[in-house]
Amino acid sequence: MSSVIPVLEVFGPTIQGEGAVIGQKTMFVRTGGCDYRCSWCDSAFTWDGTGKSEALTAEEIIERLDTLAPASYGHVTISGGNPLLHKGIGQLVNLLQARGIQTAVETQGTFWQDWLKQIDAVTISPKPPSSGMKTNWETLNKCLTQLDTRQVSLKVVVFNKTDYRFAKEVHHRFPAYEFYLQVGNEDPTTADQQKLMQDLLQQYEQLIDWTMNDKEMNRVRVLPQLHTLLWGNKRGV
Ligand SMILES: C[S@@+](CC[C@H](N)C(=O)[O-])C[C@H]1O[C@@H](n2cnc3c(N)ncnc32)[C@H](O)[C@@H]1O
Ligand SMILES: Nc1nc2[nH]cc(C(=O)O)c2c(=O)[nH]1
Ligand code: SF4
Ligand SMILES: [Mg+2]
Repeated sequence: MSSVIPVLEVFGPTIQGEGAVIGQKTMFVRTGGCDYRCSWCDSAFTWDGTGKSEALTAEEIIERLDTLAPASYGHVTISGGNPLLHKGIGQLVNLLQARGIQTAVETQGTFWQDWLKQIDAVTISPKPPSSGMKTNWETLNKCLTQLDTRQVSLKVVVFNKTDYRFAKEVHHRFPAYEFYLQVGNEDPTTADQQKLMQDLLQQYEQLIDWTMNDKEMNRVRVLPQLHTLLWGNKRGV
């Protein structure tokens, strides 16, 4: 008997809009609950009470995925909230892998679950000062060292110069991992998509400038949130 997982949304197929597998055709499973409260969280409905989660078994999640994309997906991204709060995701991962479906996870790396070892692409995203959260380096290190360096990438969202300095610290503490800088979306609720796109592109250029002129950041990638540029703050894309 499968245990249940609190699920906020199941959607796709869409493209992965962020990080190491940007552009990958994927389905998304977004779990409920987070141990952080980032000031600018674009998925606050997973933890602030405004979204309603459903308790689903791994089999029920697969049914949803199959209904959305009958025989037309080969990759599933599990995000949240923090998926590492849920032991039961292990069953979902087993079922997906038995069908030859690749998996990815988005997390801030504040907990550990054994199923994380089975994930093809783990994105760990420590939070910069603008989020109001504080990174426990020991916990982050514990999470990273249990994984294969080729399986993991680090991604830091940047809103300002202080965040950029934090991103550098993360990269320098963990130089063996692929490192991504991501543009922060300062207005994750606006419906003015034109203005949002303009602002995000401007911030992207700024982040590129900082990085290009920085001798200590030669092995990094700078990315926007591609889905936000395409679809703004729309949910389920
Ligand atoms: C909503 S979080 C869920 C997974 C996990 N809790 C985490 O933060 O890594 C997914 C990704 O979106 C990023 N994110 C959240 N709000 C954002 C914003 N306003 N602008 C840019 N990226 C954001 C997070 O940093 C994380 O990399
Ligand atoms: N297209 C798309 N790409 C994403 N990459 C990370 C996302 C997330 O919210 O975790 C996300 C998302 O919500 N949509
Ligand atoms: S850790 Fe992720 S889901 Fe949690 S509040 Fe921060 S951005 Fe949102
Ligand atoms: Mg998102």
